[in-house]
Amino acid sequence: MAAHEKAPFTPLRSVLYMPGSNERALEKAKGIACDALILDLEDSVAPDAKPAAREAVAAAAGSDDYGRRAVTIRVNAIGTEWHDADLVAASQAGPAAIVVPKVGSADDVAALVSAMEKAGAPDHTALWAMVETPVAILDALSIARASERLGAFVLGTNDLVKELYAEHVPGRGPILPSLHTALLAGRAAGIAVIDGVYNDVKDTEGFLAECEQGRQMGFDGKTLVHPGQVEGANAAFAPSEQAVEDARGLIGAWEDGAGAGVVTWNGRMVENLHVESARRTLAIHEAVTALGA
Ligand SMILES: CC(C)(COP(=O)(O)OP(=O)(O)OC[C@H]1O[C@@H](n2cnc3c(N)ncnc32)[C@H](O)[C@@H]1OP(=O)(O)O)[C@@H](O)C(=O)NCCC(=O)NCCSC(=O)C[C@H](O)C(=O)O
Ligand SMILES: [Mg+2]
Repeated sequence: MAAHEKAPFTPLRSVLYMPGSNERALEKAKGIACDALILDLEDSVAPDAKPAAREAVAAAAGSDDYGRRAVTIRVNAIGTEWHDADLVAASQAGPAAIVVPKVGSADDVAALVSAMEKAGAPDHTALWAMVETPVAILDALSIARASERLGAFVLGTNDLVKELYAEHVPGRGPILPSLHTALLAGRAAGIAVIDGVYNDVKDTEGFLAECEQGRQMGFDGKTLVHPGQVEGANAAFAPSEQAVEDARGLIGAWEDGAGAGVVTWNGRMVENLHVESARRTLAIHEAVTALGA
């Protein structure tokens, strides 16, 4: 199966951005226990530094230096002066995914996939679309369904807050409808959906609260801006020991019921759909355990 096909339980708990122009960060990332890296060519790289950063991230993505981490490249947005060269370099490097900011329509996805294929992107290179504008939220379902090569939605909550004239507040009330819409579309299309970043790298309490909220909402993981956020995201987006124990107990009770349509476990009603959720929990637990992180 090509990697851009929907692999159900590939852990994407912690997805760390780093500026493609920051050599120190590119080196340091080889030892960071995140599930994926986004080597950035967009907002975190100054215009003068973009050509050199493009070469550096292509070399990094084409190397074997990052072990089990999924290495992705974020190119500059469609219509910018850097986009075409970024997309060609990223396609030829063959990362796990090419992350494209400010995708606005299904036509954008089709054009991106066509350009990736023309530039020689291998089958294992997925497209990850950033959902971070009002039009992307409003067209989320058609974007999510636009191509088999689309592997994930990545929420861009900084741009979303900016475009909505909203504010960053604890609990994220102003953008919850947008987050839910992106999640609904992503789940309908069977792709991964990764939450936005938490900007205050010193506020551990606020960060962990946002991870907890993201997991409860259904996100697969969270994008991060600092290595200090990796451990918290890995813990928050993996099933807890209690969740694993509960899943095993529930499945055991179901199997003991030997074909009954409904059983009880710990005083709770259990039907087939609860068993499916419990099996998903165990599959994620096994995938995370296999990573050893
Ligand atoms: C936010 C930062 C600028 C802070 O950097 P700094 O002050 O250097 O942090 P520290 O001194 O605490 O760093 C400690 C060491 O860790 C390394 N480091 C820091 N950040 C990273 C990183 N992201 N990846 C790898 N390594 C990192 C430092 O080099 C230090 O190493 P050492 O010298 O050995 O001690 C910085 O964290 C940063 O640049 N973060 C990423 C910024 C970024 O990529 N932004 C773009 C995406 S965010 C976004 O906008 C998403 C979306 O589009 C939206 O709209 O929301
Ligand atoms: Mg953005």
